[in-house]
Parts: sequence; structure tokens; C-alpha cells
Amino acid sequence: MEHSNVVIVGAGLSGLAAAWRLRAGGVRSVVVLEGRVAPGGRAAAVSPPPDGLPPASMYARRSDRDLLELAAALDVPVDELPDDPGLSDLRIDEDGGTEASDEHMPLGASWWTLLRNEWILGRVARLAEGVDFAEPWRSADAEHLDALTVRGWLRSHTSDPDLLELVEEQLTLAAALPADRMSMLWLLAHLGPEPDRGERPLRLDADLLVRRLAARAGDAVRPGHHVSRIEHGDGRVRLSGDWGSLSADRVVVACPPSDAGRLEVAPPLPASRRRLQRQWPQAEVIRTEIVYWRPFWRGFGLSGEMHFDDGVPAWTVDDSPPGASQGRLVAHTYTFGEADPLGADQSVADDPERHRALLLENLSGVLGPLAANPVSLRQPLPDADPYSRAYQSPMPPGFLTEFGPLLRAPVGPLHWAATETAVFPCNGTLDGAVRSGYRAADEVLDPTARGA
Ligand SMILES: Cc1cc2nc3c(=O)[nH]c(=O)nc-3n(C[C@H](O)[C@H](O)[C@H](O)COP(=O)(O)OP(=O)(O)OC[C@H]3O[C@@H](n4cnc5c(N)ncnc54)[C@H](O)[C@@H]3O)c2cc1C
Repeated sequence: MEHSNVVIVGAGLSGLAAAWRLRAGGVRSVVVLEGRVAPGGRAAAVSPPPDGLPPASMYARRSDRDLLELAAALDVPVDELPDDPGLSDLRIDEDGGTEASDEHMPLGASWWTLLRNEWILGRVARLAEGVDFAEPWRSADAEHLDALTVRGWLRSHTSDPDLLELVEEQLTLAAALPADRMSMLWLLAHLGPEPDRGERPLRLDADLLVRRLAARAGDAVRPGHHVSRIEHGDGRVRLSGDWGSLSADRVVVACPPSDAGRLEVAPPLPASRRRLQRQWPQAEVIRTEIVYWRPFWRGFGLSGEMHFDDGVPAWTVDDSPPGASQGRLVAHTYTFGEADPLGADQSVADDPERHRALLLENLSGVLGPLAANPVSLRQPLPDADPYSRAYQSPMPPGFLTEFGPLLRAPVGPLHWAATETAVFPCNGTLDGAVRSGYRAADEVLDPTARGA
């Protein structure tokens, strides 16, 4: 049977980053097994966009150090997001009424509400100062904050319905989960030590990044190799699937806990780890890419950043590729129900045709008939892919304190990567994927962890 020092399960960004680090650390044989037909995971484009357009952008912050360093090492360009102050954002209310603003994400609130909004967000930022971002479950007030929903916390600070709606909308935009299902501790960890106050994100072609990283790993990366079983004991690990089997000294499981939960492991993982995988929360976002002949909204003085109160979509952003003539809007629909601010009816997730029709109807209601006839519209199809396509994993109350300590804890020769295991606030992001891959590789390289 073929034997390697380290086998990595999953050739997403975290698995490829782990392979890169292990190679740099002198590990001779590393194999990366990937279930999909191509490497890249969630950072890869689902299918090539039409007319030679580059894949839709992904976004990074200036503080995403490991991601930006890796992009620089692989010559992947990172651009400033253009910001034309002459263009307006739009807010569209339930009746189709519009309000323009040159602020990002127009708020449609009175000056008095905005003032108290600043006060509430200031309190959130002060609470975040007490959070341990590497291990939020160790924060001084962790149990208390994790028992609270964000909505519960907000309601203990104001009863003003306008203010509640405004703050909930902003937090939902930042975290993609309604405030009544989000743990206050998770929100604070997710927002980070300096909650983003209007910093323009950077954009990069994550698809190019993972393709270059996979190319560097060469034939160590084996697509079409779904791992179904892992057996460990006697200092060896055996991995198998329809393709056959191979053995290793160590394994890095570089896929999200929901995917890891489908692996059959013998002897079984500890019961608490299995529960973590079984109960892993999934985000509910439909991300749709809509390409037009040109970014015609700019001719109407609009930035393409729109915010729809009825939730289909919750918001859009202009992702027209620099230098290309075509225009691209990326639309986000949150399918957690209409009762929550920005939420859409869950049924649109089950019925892509209905989602498409509602989306185009709403866009053309604001942008006119040109919006009704895109060159292409791509939205994920339900159940088209057996692996996770989750955006990030906002956690409900109690989850982080119960399961956080298990996220990265190795089990025998098995180490855990994937962005979901990263420190905060980059947990859930591309930077988190890179960091988690490096951390898992460092565990393997550490002679004490290796037992050498
Ligand atoms: C639509 C979308 C937009 C996003 N936008 C941004 C953004 O703008 N900025 C940002 O920072 N982040 C963004 N993210 C998040 C970012 O893409 C992820 O954090 C990152 O790509 C996760 O990488 P990963 O390696 O941790 O996981 P994955 O990419 O999920 O990699 C896991 C790999 O394991 C494979 N796998 C799973 N099970 C098995 C098995 N049993 N055997 C073999 N292989 C297996 C999977 O096929 C996959 O390739 C976005 C995510 C999505 C879905």
C-alpha cells in the first residue's frame, strides 16, 4: 500500500496551505485527497463565467496578513475596490419606494435613531475589547455572553423598534444570521477587536490563488478521491474510498466540520467531537452572479450597491471586472425567513426558478427593463454538490462555549484544519482557511506533537 508522511483530506484553501507549509517544513511525502473533480473547494469558481470574464471577486481586509502574503508569493493581484463618490447606493422599501444615499448601505433612519445607533455600536465595540479572539470560549464573561442572543442583548439596551431594526440589519449584514439566532459571544468574536467602520475591502481572484497553489503542489493533489473511511491505530492511519486506499503517519482533515461528519472513523471519534460535527450550523445564503452587457446602472448615477427590504435579494454589490465591458452584480439572499430583518422566505431556497424570477422582478423594478435581461444569471442549485458551500458558520447561543475547545484539538494522529477551525475574527474567511492550514501543518511539524 502506498505510504505518505502526511495525507490531507480536502484540497480547499486550508488543505493546500497546509501542504505548502509542510513542504516548506521539509516533509518529504504529502498527498492531498480531494473529493471534487478539481481542487479549490469554496474558493474555486463553481463553473467558468461566460464570455471569458474572470470569476466573481472575493474580498479581504487589510488585516488578512497570511492571505495577502500568500497572494503576493503566488503573484495573485489584490486590488482596491473602486469607490466612485459620484455614484449613489439605494435602499428599496417593501412597497418599491427608493431612497438614495452616498453612504454605503443607506440606512433610512432619523438623525436621532442614528445617534443612538452609534451609542449601541459603541457598546458592542467596548464589549468586544474583553474577548479572547484566539479562544473566545476562554473570555472572562464567555458563559454569560454565549447564553445571550444578539436580539436579547439589544432588547435589554433599547425598546425602540426603529433602532432595534436598524442595528439588527447592520449586524445581519455583517454576520449573515438573524439576531435572534446569533450568540452574542460569537458576534463579538466575529466582529473582531476593531469592528469594521467603513473600511473598503480589497478584492482578489481566489480561484486563481487556489489554482496556483494546487499547481505548486503538483501531482500531490489528487482530485476525484473522496475519502470515506479513516482507520487509525498502531502509529499508522489508513484512508480509503472508491479509488482504493493508502496509509500515512499523520492526517490533516481540511474540510468543514459538516463534511468531516460524513467520514467513517475507526475507532470512532470521541462522542463530543461527533456531536460538534453533527450539530454544525450552516449559513443560509444564496449568492447569485448576474452578468449584463455593461454596468448600465452607473449611467443612472448608481453604484450597484442596493439594499432591498423584502429580502430578495437582501443586498447587491457591483462586481464588474476592471477593464471588461460587461457589468456584474452579485446578489445575496438570506433564506432565514421573512420575520427577521433582511430575511427572505425559506421557500426561495427550494425553488431556484422562483428565486430567479423574484430577483429579476425586483432588480428591474429599480433599474428598469435592462435589468430583466441579463447575459447570464448563476445561482447555486440545491443539492447539486455533496460538499459544503457554506459562506461562514454563525453560531447559535451555547455552541461556542460547548464546542469551541474541540474545534482544533487533535484526536490521535488526526489534525483539523478548515476555516471553521481558525482563530477569530478571520474564522470563516479565506485568511482563516490559510491560517488554519498553517496551524495544522505546524502541529504536524512540531516534534513534541509528533511524538518524535
Ligand atoms: C459563495 C462564497 C463566497 C465567499 N466569499 C468570501 C469572501 O469574499 N472573502 C472571504 O474571506 N471568504 C469568502 N468565502 C469563504 C471562503 O471561500 C472559505 O472560508 C474558504 O474557501 C474555505 O476554505 P477551506 O479549505 O477551509 O474549506 P473548503 O474550501 O470547503 O475545502 C474543503 C475541501 O474538502 C473537500 N472534501 C470534503 N470532504 C471530503 C472527503 N470526504 N474526501 C475528500 N475531499 C473532501 C471539499 O470538496 C473541499 O474542496 C466565501 C465562501 C463562499 C461559499
